[in-house]
Amino acid sequence: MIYADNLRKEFKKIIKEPGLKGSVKSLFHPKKEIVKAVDGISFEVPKGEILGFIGPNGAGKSTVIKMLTGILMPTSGMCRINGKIPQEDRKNYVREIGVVFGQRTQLWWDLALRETYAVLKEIYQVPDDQYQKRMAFLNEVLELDSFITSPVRTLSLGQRMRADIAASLLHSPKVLFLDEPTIGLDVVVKDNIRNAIMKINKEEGTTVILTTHDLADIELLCERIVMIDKGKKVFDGGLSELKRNFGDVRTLEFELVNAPDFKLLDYHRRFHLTEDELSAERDGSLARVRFDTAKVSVEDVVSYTLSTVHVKDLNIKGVEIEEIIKRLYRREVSL
Ligand SMILES: Nc1ncnc2c1ncn2[C@@H]1O[C@H](COP(=O)(O)OP(=O)(O)OP(=O)(O)O)[C@@H](O)[C@H]1O
Repeated sequence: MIYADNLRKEFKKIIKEPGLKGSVKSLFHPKKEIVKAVDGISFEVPKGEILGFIGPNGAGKSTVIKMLTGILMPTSGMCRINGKIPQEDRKNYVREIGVVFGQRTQLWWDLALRETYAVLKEIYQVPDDQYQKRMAFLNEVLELDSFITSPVRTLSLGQRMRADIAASLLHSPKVLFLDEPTIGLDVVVKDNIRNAIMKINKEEGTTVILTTHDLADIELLCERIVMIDKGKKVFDGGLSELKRNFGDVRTLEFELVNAPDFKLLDYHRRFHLTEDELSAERDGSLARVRFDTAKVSVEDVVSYTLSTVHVKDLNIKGVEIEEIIKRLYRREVSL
């Protein structure tokens, strides 16, 4: 369905030398530097999948999305979506995709939402009967009813996001690109948006590429992620695979009867471990010990803890995706 092969995008950036003299010099003799925003990325997305496309700031995500949606021309490499090369036949291609950029709206600010949809119906030449059915479906999934007659500028951020998603789906695209669809929304609204995305994907088999910094979006919606960093792909696989790749990391959480007793625990010395293999921290009376079970067993960590300090409550957790990804972004670990 979506096929990206060795995509590259280079930008020329003018380097300005410091001071006024530098500004004048770069005006007449600009010094240019090549930025490799996307540096040979390949991946495929089968029909009906929700792919999480993630990476730290500046990794090259938006540039990839812009090439996939036909806004930017790759420097080299190619992409094909539904058998079409986006840059070759943009007019027809845009009928097959829906795009939502969370940070800006594609709706007309002063038009009531209903009128906006009527305009989009004409642009995409959606037949009347299909349009009625479509609006009924989008209304049900995204609950547009209460604000469909309001001008876009009066909508709350959550309403606007629902309205934007509906607008991008009006022409029943097979592929939906969502760039930060939950940014700035409160928890309840985030949940509504996630449920709607899930429903659209399930009921219509829409393929979704989701870019987000909110890792809960990923955990709740995506079976697979492609992670990029500095223009290169660093991970492509399922969430469970990501967990496996990390060995079996566990976290022992416990509540101390007497918080200062924490200093009595010296896991590193007791088990001859490095900071990478085990980390221990305390926040008030709550302590957290994260360790690799390939290096030390759960039983040993628990029994050493219980025999050294008084514990009120204890809980063992498996590794959380959010934690793995945060550590990957901070480059504390690599895959
Ligand atoms: N038009 C441009 N001209 C020059 N450099 C650019 C241009 N667009 C992007 N870049 C550079 O390319 C790199 C990748 O940018 P991109 O916006 O694709 O990253 P991103 O992963 O989407 O980041 P974020 O999560 O912050 O949105 C960055 O170093 C950025 O400065």
